[in-house]
Amino acid sequence: SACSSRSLLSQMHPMWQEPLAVPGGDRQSPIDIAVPKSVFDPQLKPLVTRYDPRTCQQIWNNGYSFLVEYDDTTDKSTLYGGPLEDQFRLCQFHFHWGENNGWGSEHTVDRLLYSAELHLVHWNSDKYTLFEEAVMENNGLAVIAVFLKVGKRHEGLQKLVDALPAVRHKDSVVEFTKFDPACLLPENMDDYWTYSGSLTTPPLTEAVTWIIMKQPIEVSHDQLAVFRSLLFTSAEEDVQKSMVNNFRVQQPLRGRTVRSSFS
Ligand SMILES: NS(=O)(=O)c1ccc(C(=O)NCc2cccc(O)c2)cc1
Ligand SMILES: [Zn+2]
Repeated sequence: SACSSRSLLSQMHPMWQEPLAVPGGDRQSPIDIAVPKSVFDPQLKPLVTRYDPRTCQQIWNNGYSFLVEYDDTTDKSTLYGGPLEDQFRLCQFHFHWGENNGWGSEHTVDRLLYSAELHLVHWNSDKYTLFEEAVMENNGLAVIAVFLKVGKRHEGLQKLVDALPAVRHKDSVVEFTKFDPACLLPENMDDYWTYSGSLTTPPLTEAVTWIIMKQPIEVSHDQLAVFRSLLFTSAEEDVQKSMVNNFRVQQPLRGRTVRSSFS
């Protein structure tokens, strides 16, 4: 799908060696969501997600996370509403997690760390024709973030967990179809925070309207342990490195306001 350009990503240094500074970086992500400072905005609309499981294509280990990629050549899996003025097309989802259940999320809520964080990545298909274009534009992207906490087993996630051993190494790809990402959304889709930010991995472009769901989803310890069995390294490399702690450090708010859809 258009949203995963292999060449660009694989040529980058491991993102965890933070780039020194981002040109004019005053809207970088992730951030801490200081709930008492967030501003209720009654004009925020309900989020509308319409995902077609038939657009699910493959899982790819890109050496930073594993991406579940969707066919984004038509408007079959879309997001609109919430803070968004246009319609956005789902291109992929991926996760960030820690080496243990104590940390792993990129965003925090009043400094509370979750064990992992899901990102559903969409681009503005009303304004642009390709992900590559949208990612260079202010608010060309919309990412829904869902926190993961360890608790009961997530039945919908298991199909994905079972496919992960097939993409253990960087640059491996496996066909993966008929997966409905809606099963990973929390029951409560009314309560979210939203702010203007960036990609959390290089090139860190400031193109993202972030939509952070208040209610986490629960996954089991064992399901999360399978995420940690993935590797940053390709099959050829002689030193294998576990894919863990693939989150970015928190960034300054620089005067931005985080709005909430709930009071
Ligand atoms: N963690 S995140 O959701 O902020 C995120 C989402 C998408 C991407 C991404 O697609 N990176 C690849 C990329 C970036 C810019 C231009 C491209 O052609 C590809 C990176 C981070
Ligand atoms: Zn992400």
